[in-house]
Amino acid sequence: MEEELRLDPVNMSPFSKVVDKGLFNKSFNLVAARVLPQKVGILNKICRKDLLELPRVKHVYQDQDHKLVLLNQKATLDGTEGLSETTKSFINENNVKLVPFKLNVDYDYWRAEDILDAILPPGQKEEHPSGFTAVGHIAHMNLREEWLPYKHLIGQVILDKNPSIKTVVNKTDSIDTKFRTFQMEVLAGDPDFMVVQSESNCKFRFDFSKVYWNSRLSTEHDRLVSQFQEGEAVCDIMAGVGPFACPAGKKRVIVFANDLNPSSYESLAENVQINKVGDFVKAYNQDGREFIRSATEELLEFSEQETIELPPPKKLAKGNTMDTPSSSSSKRDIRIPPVFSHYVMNLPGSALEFLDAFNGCYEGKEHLFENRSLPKVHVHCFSRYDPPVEDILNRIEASMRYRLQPEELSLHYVRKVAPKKDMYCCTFTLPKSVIFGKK
Ligand SMILES: C[S@@+](CC[C@H](N)C(=O)[O-])C[C@H]1O[C@@H](n2cnc3c(N)ncnc32)[C@H](O)[C@@H]1O
Repeated sequence: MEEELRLDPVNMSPFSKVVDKGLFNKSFNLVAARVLPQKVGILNKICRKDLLELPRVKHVYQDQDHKLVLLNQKATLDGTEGLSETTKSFINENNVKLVPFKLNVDYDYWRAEDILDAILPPGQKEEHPSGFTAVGHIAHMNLREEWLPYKHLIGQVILDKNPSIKTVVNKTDSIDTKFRTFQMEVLAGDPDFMVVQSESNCKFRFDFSKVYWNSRLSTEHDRLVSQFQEGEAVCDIMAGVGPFACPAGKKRVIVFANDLNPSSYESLAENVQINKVGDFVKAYNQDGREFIRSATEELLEFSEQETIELPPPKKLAKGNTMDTPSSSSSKRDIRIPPVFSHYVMNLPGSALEFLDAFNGCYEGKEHLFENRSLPKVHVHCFSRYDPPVEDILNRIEASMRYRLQPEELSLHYVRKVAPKKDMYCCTFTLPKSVIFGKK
Protein backbone atom coordinates (compact mmCIF):
# COMPACT_ATOMS: atom_id res chain seq x y z
CA MET A 1 0.00 0.00 0.00
CA GLU A 2 1.23 3.51 -0.86
CA GLU A 3 2.26 5.63 2.11
CA GLU A 4 1.10 9.24 2.37
CA LEU A 5 2.73 12.29 3.92
CA ARG A 6 0.35 13.86 6.42
CA LEU A 7 -0.40 17.54 6.61
CA ASP A 8 -1.55 18.78 10.01
CA PRO A 9 -4.19 21.51 10.23
CA VAL A 10 -2.84 24.96 9.45
CA ASN A 11 -4.14 28.08 11.10
CA MET A 12 -5.56 30.43 8.51
CA SER A 13 -8.29 33.01 8.99
CA PRO A 14 -11.37 32.26 6.93
CA PHE A 15 -11.44 35.92 5.95
CA SER A 16 -8.02 35.94 4.31
CA LYS A 17 -8.52 35.94 0.59
CA VAL A 18 -5.06 34.59 -0.24
CA VAL A 19 -3.60 31.26 0.77
CA ASP A 20 -0.39 31.68 2.78
CA LYS A 21 1.65 29.15 0.81
CA GLY A 22 4.54 29.26 3.28
CA LEU A 23 2.39 27.43 5.82
CA PHE A 24 2.61 24.35 3.62
CA ASN A 25 6.42 24.04 3.70
CA LYS A 26 7.01 20.86 5.68
CA SER A 27 10.02 18.75 6.55
CA PHE A 28 9.88 15.05 7.24
CA ASN A 29 12.67 13.16 9.00
CA LEU A 30 13.41 9.98 7.11
CA VAL A 31 16.19 7.41 6.93
CA ALA A 32 18.23 6.81 3.78
CA ALA A 33 20.49 3.90 2.81
CA ARG A 34 23.82 5.32 1.50
CA VAL A 35 24.92 2.90 -1.22
CA LEU A 36 27.28 2.74 -4.17
CA PRO A 37 25.50 3.63 -7.41
CA GLN A 38 25.92 0.08 -8.77
CA LYS A 39 23.97 -1.32 -5.79
CA VAL A 40 20.85 0.82 -6.33
CA GLY A 41 19.35 -1.57 -8.88
CA ILE A 42 19.60 -4.63 -6.63
CA LEU A 43 18.37 -2.65 -3.61
CA ASN A 44 15.35 -1.48 -5.60
CA LYS A 45 14.69 -5.04 -6.63
CA ILE A 46 15.06 -7.11 -3.50
CA CYS A 47 14.17 -4.49 -0.85
CA ARG A 48 11.39 -2.74 -2.75
CA LYS A 49 8.79 -3.17 -0.03
CA ASP A 50 11.00 -1.36 2.48
CA LEU A 51 11.74 1.67 0.32
CA LEU A 52 9.83 4.94 0.45
CA GLU A 53 6.97 4.81 -1.99
CA LEU A 54 5.24 8.16 -2.01
CA PRO A 55 3.28 9.71 -4.82
CA ARG A 56 5.16 12.61 -6.43
CA VAL A 57 8.35 12.04 -4.38
CA LYS A 58 11.52 10.55 -5.88
CA HIS A 59 13.29 8.12 -3.58
CA VAL A 60 16.86 8.16 -4.90
CA TYR A 61 19.19 11.17 -4.47
CA GLN A 62 22.82 11.83 -5.35
CA ASP A 63 25.28 12.20 -2.42
CA GLN A 64 28.82 12.81 -3.78
CA ASP A 65 29.95 9.45 -5.21
CA HIS A 66 27.10 7.55 -3.49
CA LYS A 67 23.36 7.40 -3.78
CA LEU A 68 20.88 7.94 -0.98
CA VAL A 69 17.91 5.58 -1.24
CA LEU A 70 15.03 6.63 1.02
CA LEU A 71 13.55 3.97 3.28
CA ASN A 72 9.92 3.75 4.32
CA GLN A 73 8.68 6.09 7.06
CA LYS A 74 8.82 3.37 9.75
CA ALA A 75 12.50 2.61 9.28
CA THR A 76 14.76 3.68 12.19
CA LEU A 77 18.32 4.95 11.93
CA ASP A 78 19.74 1.91 13.78
CA GLY A 79 18.06 -0.37 11.23
CA THR A 80 16.21 -2.37 13.87
CA GLU A 81 12.68 -1.37 12.96
CA GLY A 82 10.52 -1.06 9.88
CA LEU A 83 12.76 -3.27 7.71
CA SER A 84 12.41 -6.85 6.54
CA GLU A 85 15.05 -9.50 7.22
CA THR A 86 16.07 -9.38 3.53
CA THR A 87 16.78 -5.65 3.76
CA LYS A 88 18.62 -6.04 7.07
CA SER A 89 20.85 -8.74 5.54
CA PHE A 90 21.51 -6.59 2.48
CA ILE A 91 22.56 -3.70 4.75
CA ASN A 92 24.93 -5.92 6.78
CA GLU A 93 26.44 -7.80 3.86
CA ASN A 94 27.14 -4.63 1.88
CA ASN A 95 28.25 -2.43 4.76
CA VAL A 96 25.47 0.01 3.92
CA LYS A 97 25.30 3.06 6.17
CA LEU A 98 21.89 4.35 7.28
CA VAL A 99 21.85 8.16 7.44
CA PRO A 100 19.22 10.75 8.41
CA PHE A 101 17.48 12.48 5.51
CA LYS A 102 15.26 15.57 5.67
CA LEU A 103 12.59 15.52 2.98
CA ASN A 104 11.27 19.04 2.30
CA VAL A 105 7.99 19.58 0.51
CA ASP A 106 6.08 22.79 -0.21
CA TYR A 107 2.66 24.02 -1.37
CA ASP A 108 3.24 22.60 -4.86
CA TYR A 109 3.59 19.10 -3.47
CA TRP A 110 0.22 18.88 -1.74
CA ARG A 111 -3.00 17.94 -3.50
CA ALA A 112 -6.04 20.24 -3.34
CA GLU A 113 -7.74 17.78 -0.91
CA ASP A 114 -4.72 17.83 1.46
CA ILE A 115 -4.61 21.63 1.51
CA LEU A 116 -8.34 22.05 1.99
CA ASP A 117 -8.38 19.42 4.74
CA ALA A 118 -5.66 21.42 6.51
CA ILE A 119 -7.32 24.82 6.07
CA LEU A 120 -10.95 24.00 6.72
CA PRO A 121 -12.21 23.29 10.23
CA PRO A 122 -12.54 19.63 11.14
CA GLY A 123 -15.87 18.13 10.23
CA GLN A 124 -17.01 15.63 7.72
CA LYS A 125 -13.70 15.44 5.92
CA GLU A 126 -14.95 13.49 2.96
CA GLU A 127 -17.21 16.41 2.27
CA HIS A 128 -14.46 18.98 1.99
CA PRO A 129 -15.10 20.77 -1.27
CA SER A 130 -12.37 19.86 -3.71
CA GLY A 131 -14.87 18.65 -6.31
CA PHE A 132 -16.14 20.83 -9.15
CA THR A 133 -17.57 20.55 -12.63
CA ALA A 134 -15.30 21.82 -15.38
CA VAL A 135 -16.90 23.77 -18.21
CA GLY A 136 -14.13 24.83 -20.56
CA HIS A 137 -11.64 26.79 -18.40
CA ILE A 138 -14.22 27.37 -15.64
CA ALA A 139 -14.44 25.29 -12.45
CA HIS A 140 -18.02 25.45 -11.34
CA MET A 141 -18.59 24.79 -7.63
CA ASN A 142 -21.70 24.48 -5.58
CA LEU A 143 -20.38 25.25 -2.09
CA ARG A 144 -22.39 24.33 0.95
CA GLU A 145 -23.20 27.15 3.33
CA GLU A 146 -20.68 26.09 5.96
CA TRP A 147 -17.80 26.54 3.51
CA LEU A 148 -18.83 29.98 2.30
CA PRO A 149 -16.57 31.90 4.75
CA TYR A 150 -13.63 30.09 3.10
CA LYS A 151 -14.86 30.49 -0.47
CA HIS A 152 -11.94 32.59 -1.75
CA LEU A 153 -9.34 30.29 -0.21
CA ILE A 154 -11.11 27.28 -1.71
CA GLY A 155 -11.25 29.04 -5.07
CA GLN A 156 -7.53 29.78 -5.02
CA VAL A 157 -6.59 26.19 -4.14
CA ILE A 158 -8.74 24.86 -7.00
CA LEU A 159 -7.15 27.39 -9.36
CA ASP A 160 -3.59 26.59 -8.22
CA LYS A 161 -4.03 22.84 -8.44
CA ASN A 162 -5.78 22.50 -11.80
CA PRO A 163 -3.68 23.88 -14.65
CA SER A 164 -6.54 23.88 -17.17
CA ILE A 165 -8.74 26.00 -14.87
CA LYS A 166 -8.50 29.79 -15.21
CA THR A 167 -11.70 30.82 -13.40
CA VAL A 168 -13.43 29.38 -10.34
CA VAL A 169 -17.08 30.24 -9.80
CA ASN A 170 -19.64 29.37 -7.18
CA LYS A 171 -23.31 29.03 -7.88
CA THR A 172 -25.17 31.61 -5.77
CA ASP A 173 -28.78 30.58 -6.34
CA SER A 174 -30.76 27.59 -7.48
CA ILE A 175 -31.70 27.34 -11.14
CA ASP A 176 -35.13 28.78 -11.52
CA THR A 177 -34.79 31.27 -14.30
CA LYS A 178 -36.68 30.99 -17.54
CA PHE A 179 -33.53 30.08 -19.41
CA ARG A 180 -32.15 27.69 -16.79
CA THR A 181 -29.11 29.87 -16.10
CA PHE A 182 -27.91 30.70 -12.58
CA GLN A 183 -26.20 33.54 -10.79
CA MET A 184 -22.54 32.93 -10.09
CA GLU A 185 -19.78 34.59 -8.17
CA VAL A 186 -16.12 34.50 -9.17
CA LEU A 187 -14.06 33.01 -6.33
CA ALA A 188 -10.68 33.11 -8.06
CA GLY A 189 -9.12 33.80 -11.45
CA ASP A 190 -10.27 35.89 -14.42
CA PRO A 191 -13.93 36.94 -14.63
CA ASP A 192 -14.07 35.44 -18.13
CA PHE A 193 -17.16 33.33 -18.85
CA MET A 194 -16.67 32.70 -22.54
CA VAL A 195 -15.73 29.03 -22.71
CA VAL A 196 -15.00 26.41 -25.32
CA GLN A 197 -16.18 22.98 -24.25
CA SER A 198 -15.75 19.69 -26.12
CA GLU A 199 -18.43 17.03 -26.14
CA SER A 200 -19.49 14.25 -28.52
CA ASN A 201 -16.67 15.10 -30.91
CA CYS A 202 -17.92 18.67 -31.27
CA LYS A 203 -16.79 22.02 -29.89
CA PHE A 204 -19.19 24.39 -28.18
CA ARG A 205 -18.44 28.06 -27.56
CA PHE A 206 -20.72 29.97 -25.22
CA ASP A 207 -20.94 32.43 -22.35
CA PHE A 208 -21.46 30.23 -19.30
CA SER A 209 -23.09 33.09 -17.37
CA LYS A 210 -25.80 33.57 -20.01
CA VAL A 211 -26.78 30.11 -21.26
CA TYR A 212 -27.53 26.65 -19.94
CA TRP A 213 -24.82 24.01 -20.06
CA ASN A 214 -24.49 20.84 -18.00
CA SER A 215 -21.56 18.52 -18.66
CA ARG A 216 -23.37 15.78 -16.70
CA LEU A 217 -25.81 15.43 -19.58
CA SER A 218 -23.20 14.25 -22.08
CA THR A 219 -24.28 10.60 -21.82
CA GLU A 220 -27.89 11.61 -22.38
CA HIS A 221 -26.89 13.70 -25.40
CA ASP A 222 -25.01 10.74 -26.89
CA ARG A 223 -27.82 8.32 -26.06
CA LEU A 224 -30.45 10.26 -27.99
CA VAL A 225 -28.17 11.17 -30.88
CA SER A 226 -27.38 7.47 -31.32
CA GLN A 227 -31.09 6.90 -32.02
CA PHE A 228 -31.18 9.36 -34.92
CA GLN A 229 -30.44 7.99 -38.39
CA GLU A 230 -28.70 9.73 -41.29
CA GLY A 231 -31.26 11.54 -43.45
CA GLU A 232 -33.93 11.67 -40.73
CA ALA A 233 -35.23 15.04 -39.54
CA VAL A 234 -35.13 15.99 -35.85
CA CYS A 235 -36.87 18.92 -34.19
CA ASP A 236 -34.83 20.03 -31.15
CA ILE A 237 -37.23 22.40 -29.43
CA MET A 238 -35.14 23.52 -26.45
CA ALA A 239 -31.76 23.08 -28.05
CA GLY A 240 -29.53 25.21 -25.80
CA VAL A 241 -26.19 25.79 -27.49
CA GLY A 242 -26.52 22.64 -29.58
CA PRO A 243 -25.34 19.53 -27.68
CA PHE A 244 -27.93 17.35 -29.45
CA ALA A 245 -28.07 19.31 -32.69
CA CYS A 246 -24.38 19.58 -33.61
CA PRO A 247 -23.42 15.90 -33.07
CA ALA A 248 -26.61 14.89 -34.91
CA GLY A 249 -25.66 17.22 -37.78
CA LYS A 250 -22.28 15.48 -37.95
CA LYS A 251 -24.21 12.23 -38.53
CA ARG A 252 -26.03 13.95 -41.42
CA VAL A 253 -29.25 14.15 -39.52
CA ILE A 254 -31.31 17.21 -40.51
CA VAL A 255 -31.96 19.24 -37.37
CA PHE A 256 -34.22 22.22 -36.79
CA ALA A 257 -32.79 23.49 -33.50
CA ASN A 258 -34.45 26.17 -31.44
CA ASP A 259 -33.93 28.05 -28.20
CA LEU A 260 -35.86 30.96 -26.74
CA ASN A 261 -32.83 32.45 -24.98
CA PRO A 262 -31.24 34.93 -27.45
CA SER A 263 -27.77 34.19 -26.06
CA SER A 264 -28.28 30.43 -26.52
CA TYR A 265 -29.52 31.04 -30.03
CA GLU A 266 -26.44 33.12 -30.87
CA SER A 267 -24.10 30.43 -29.56
CA LEU A 268 -26.13 27.68 -31.24
CA ALA A 269 -25.78 29.47 -34.58
CA GLU A 270 -22.05 29.95 -33.99
CA ASN A 271 -21.57 26.33 -32.93
CA VAL A 272 -23.28 25.16 -36.10
CA GLN A 273 -20.56 27.06 -37.99
CA ILE A 274 -17.71 25.94 -35.72
CA ASN A 275 -18.69 22.29 -36.20
CA LYS A 276 -19.32 22.74 -39.95
CA VAL A 277 -22.83 21.32 -39.80
CA GLY A 278 -24.57 24.26 -41.45
CA ASP A 279 -25.83 22.04 -44.31
CA PHE A 280 -27.79 19.98 -41.79
CA VAL A 281 -28.63 22.15 -38.80
CA LYS A 282 -30.76 25.33 -38.86
CA ALA A 283 -30.95 27.52 -35.74
CA TYR A 284 -34.12 29.31 -34.57
CA ASN A 285 -35.04 31.67 -31.72
CA GLN A 286 -38.70 31.11 -30.89
CA ASP A 287 -40.92 29.95 -28.10
CA GLY A 288 -40.96 26.15 -28.09
CA ARG A 289 -44.71 25.79 -28.34
CA GLU A 290 -44.90 27.93 -31.50
CA PHE A 291 -41.81 26.27 -32.85
CA ILE A 292 -43.40 22.79 -32.78
CA ARG A 293 -45.97 24.01 -35.27
CA SER A 294 -43.88 26.40 -37.36
CA ALA A 295 -40.98 23.95 -37.73
CA THR A 296 -43.35 21.13 -38.73
CA GLU A 297 -44.81 23.32 -41.50
CA GLU A 298 -41.44 24.71 -42.56
CA LEU A 299 -39.89 21.25 -42.89
CA LEU A 300 -42.67 20.19 -45.25
CA GLU A 301 -42.13 23.24 -47.46
CA PHE A 302 -38.38 22.78 -47.30
CA SER A 303 -38.65 19.11 -48.34
CA GLU A 304 -40.68 20.05 -51.41
CA GLN A 305 -38.01 22.47 -52.61
CA GLU A 306 -34.62 21.20 -51.61
CA THR A 307 -32.20 18.37 -51.22
CA ILE A 308 -28.90 18.63 -49.39
CA GLU A 309 -26.02 18.31 -51.74
CA LEU A 310 -23.09 16.59 -50.13
CA PRO A 311 -19.51 17.42 -51.04
CA PRO A 312 -17.67 14.74 -52.99
CA PRO A 313 -16.08 12.08 -50.77
CA LYS A 314 -12.72 13.10 -49.33
CA LYS A 315 -9.70 11.87 -51.26
CA LEU A 316 -7.36 9.74 -49.22
CA ALA A 317 -3.83 8.64 -50.04
CA LYS A 318 -3.44 6.40 -53.12
CA GLY A 319 -6.72 7.71 -54.56
CA ASN A 320 -8.95 5.81 -52.13
CA THR A 321 -12.09 7.57 -51.02
CA MET A 322 -13.19 7.79 -47.43
CA ASP A 323 -15.83 5.18 -46.74
CA THR A 324 -18.84 6.76 -45.09
CA PRO A 325 -22.35 5.30 -45.00
CA SER A 326 -23.51 7.36 -47.94
CA SER A 327 -20.30 7.50 -49.93
CA SER A 328 -20.75 3.81 -50.71
CA SER A 329 -23.65 4.77 -52.97
CA SER A 330 -22.99 6.92 -56.01
CA LYS A 331 -25.87 9.27 -55.09
CA ARG A 332 -24.53 12.31 -53.28
CA ASP A 333 -27.73 14.12 -52.35
CA ILE A 334 -29.77 13.70 -49.19
CA ARG A 335 -33.51 14.19 -49.65
CA ILE A 336 -35.11 16.26 -46.97
CA PRO A 337 -37.96 14.27 -45.42
CA PRO A 338 -41.36 15.99 -45.17
CA VAL A 339 -41.85 15.04 -41.51
CA PHE A 340 -39.81 14.90 -38.36
CA SER A 341 -38.85 11.46 -37.06
CA HIS A 342 -38.03 12.84 -33.59
CA TYR A 343 -39.01 15.78 -31.44
CA VAL A 344 -36.63 16.48 -28.53
CA MET A 345 -37.72 18.60 -25.57
CA ASN A 346 -35.10 18.99 -22.87
CA LEU A 347 -36.60 21.51 -20.47
CA PRO A 348 -37.38 19.09 -17.63
CA GLY A 349 -39.14 21.63 -15.41
CA SER A 350 -41.94 22.30 -17.88
CA ALA A 351 -41.51 20.50 -21.22
CA LEU A 352 -44.43 18.11 -20.55
CA GLU A 353 -46.70 21.15 -20.60
CA PHE A 354 -45.70 21.85 -24.22
CA LEU A 355 -47.19 18.55 -25.43
CA ASP A 356 -50.52 20.21 -26.22
CA ALA A 357 -48.79 21.78 -29.22
CA PHE A 358 -48.80 18.38 -30.95
CA ASN A 359 -52.60 18.30 -31.11
CA GLY A 360 -53.45 18.56 -34.77
CA CYS A 361 -49.90 19.39 -35.87
CA TYR A 362 -50.24 17.00 -38.86
CA GLU A 363 -53.97 17.54 -39.34
CA GLY A 364 -54.96 16.54 -42.88
CA LYS A 365 -51.43 15.22 -43.57
CA GLU A 366 -51.99 11.52 -42.94
CA HIS A 367 -50.68 10.77 -46.45
CA LEU A 368 -47.18 11.89 -45.42
CA PHE A 369 -46.94 8.84 -43.16
CA GLU A 370 -48.04 6.20 -45.68
CA ASN A 371 -44.56 4.74 -45.84
CA ARG A 372 -43.12 6.11 -42.66
CA SER A 373 -43.32 5.65 -38.93
CA LEU A 374 -45.09 8.23 -36.83
CA PRO A 375 -42.76 10.70 -35.08
CA LYS A 376 -41.31 9.96 -31.66
CA VAL A 377 -41.16 12.46 -28.84
CA HIS A 378 -38.29 12.47 -26.35
CA VAL A 379 -39.42 14.75 -23.56
CA HIS A 380 -37.44 15.28 -20.37
CA CYS A 381 -39.09 15.78 -17.02
CA PHE A 382 -38.54 15.59 -13.27
CA SER A 383 -40.52 13.36 -10.97
CA ARG A 384 -40.62 13.07 -7.20
CA TYR A 385 -42.45 9.73 -7.35
CA ASP A 386 -41.00 6.24 -7.16
CA PRO A 387 -42.06 4.58 -9.40
CA PRO A 388 -42.70 7.66 -11.53
CA VAL A 389 -44.79 6.08 -14.36
CA GLU A 390 -48.27 6.96 -13.09
CA ASP A 391 -47.26 10.54 -12.28
CA ILE A 392 -45.75 11.04 -15.73
CA LEU A 393 -48.67 9.39 -17.59
CA ASN A 394 -51.06 11.72 -15.74
CA ARG A 395 -49.07 14.79 -16.67
CA ILE A 396 -48.78 13.73 -20.32
CA GLU A 397 -52.54 13.18 -20.41
CA ALA A 398 -53.27 16.54 -18.79
CA SER A 399 -51.28 18.32 -21.47
CA MET A 400 -51.72 16.20 -24.61
CA ARG A 401 -55.32 15.21 -23.86
CA TYR A 402 -54.54 11.55 -24.57
CA ARG A 403 -53.96 8.72 -22.09
CA LEU A 404 -50.94 6.64 -23.12
CA GLN A 405 -50.91 3.00 -22.04
CA PRO A 406 -47.91 2.24 -19.78
CA GLU A 407 -46.46 -0.02 -22.49
CA GLU A 408 -46.53 2.86 -24.98
CA LEU A 409 -44.18 4.90 -22.79
CA SER A 410 -40.48 4.17 -22.53
CA LEU A 411 -38.96 5.82 -19.51
CA HIS A 412 -35.22 6.37 -19.25
CA TYR A 413 -33.72 7.43 -15.92
CA VAL A 414 -31.23 10.24 -16.61
CA ARG A 415 -29.95 11.37 -13.20
CA LYS A 416 -30.76 12.40 -9.68
CA VAL A 417 -30.97 16.18 -9.39
CA ALA A 418 -31.94 16.37 -5.70
CA PRO A 419 -32.57 13.80 -2.95
CA LYS A 420 -36.19 13.29 -4.01
CA LYS A 421 -36.10 14.57 -7.55
CA ASP A 422 -35.08 12.43 -10.51
CA MET A 423 -34.75 13.41 -14.15
CA TYR A 424 -36.20 11.12 -16.82
CA CYS A 425 -36.52 11.07 -20.57
CA CYS A 426 -39.96 9.90 -21.73
CA THR A 427 -40.04 8.49 -25.22
CA PHE A 428 -43.26 7.63 -27.02
CA THR A 429 -44.70 7.62 -30.51
CA LEU A 430 -47.10 10.48 -31.10
CA PRO A 431 -50.60 8.92 -31.28
CA LYS A 432 -52.51 9.27 -34.57
CA SER A 433 -55.53 10.74 -32.84
CA VAL A 434 -53.34 13.49 -31.39
CA ILE A 435 -51.41 14.62 -34.46
CA PHE A 436 -54.17 14.07 -37.06
CA GLY A 437 -56.93 15.35 -34.76
CA LYS A 438 -58.17 18.90 -34.38
CA LYS A 439 -55.85 21.68 -33.15
C1 LIG B 1 -32.30 22.35 -19.69
S1 LIG B 1 -31.84 23.40 -20.97
C2 LIG B 1 -31.37 22.19 -22.19
C3 LIG B 1 -30.52 22.71 -23.28
C4 LIG B 1 -29.95 21.65 -24.19
N1 LIG B 1 -30.96 20.91 -24.89
C5 LIG B 1 -29.06 20.71 -23.40
O1 LIG B 1 -29.31 19.51 -23.39
O2 LIG B 1 -28.09 21.17 -22.81
C6 LIG B 1 -33.35 24.03 -21.53
C7 LIG B 1 -33.27 25.09 -22.61
O3 LIG B 1 -34.60 25.50 -22.91
C8 LIG B 1 -34.58 26.87 -23.23
N2 LIG B 1 -35.95 27.37 -23.06
C9 LIG B 1 -36.57 27.78 -21.94
N3 LIG B 1 -37.85 28.08 -22.19
C10 LIG B 1 -38.05 27.86 -23.52
C11 LIG B 1 -39.16 27.98 -24.37
N4 LIG B 1 -40.34 28.41 -23.92
N5 LIG B 1 -39.01 27.66 -25.66
C12 LIG B 1 -37.82 27.23 -26.14
N6 LIG B 1 -36.72 27.10 -25.38
C13 LIG B 1 -36.84 27.40 -24.08
C14 LIG B 1 -33.57 27.46 -22.27
O4 LIG B 1 -33.07 28.67 -22.74
C15 LIG B 1 -32.52 26.34 -22.21
O5 LIG B 1 -31.50 26.58 -23.14
